[in-house]
Amino acid sequence: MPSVAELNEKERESLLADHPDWELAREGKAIKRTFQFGDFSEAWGFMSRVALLADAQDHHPEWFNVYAKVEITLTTHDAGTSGGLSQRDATMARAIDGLL
Ligand SMILES: C[C@H](O)[C@H](O)[C@H]1CNC2=NC(N)=NC(=O)C2=N1
Repeated sequence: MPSVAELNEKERESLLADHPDWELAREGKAIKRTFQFGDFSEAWGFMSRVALLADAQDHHPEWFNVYAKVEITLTTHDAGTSGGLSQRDATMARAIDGLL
């Protein structure tokens, strides 16, 4: 049984409206954003700050980094039947956007 509620259609739309740089991924079960920095040091600094947020919120990103580019995917393992979008992803996206 999923222990975290998935966002409904209205909540999903409001998440995307509030965070226009994020897009739905995995057939609506995740959100994704690409960040482009000036160099690797800036990208890694950002990732370090995200890592601290993630541990504080106990909600961890899936991410991919090449040099100055960072791609972050947020999903909730405990939502839906095999993961889904929840309020925890919305909260994390807001916190990540707040770092920029
Ligand atoms: C036991 C622990 O609280 C859970 O496994 C947390 C940890 N980090 C997590 N991160 C993400 N992205 N989704 C989760 O459902 C999740 N669950």
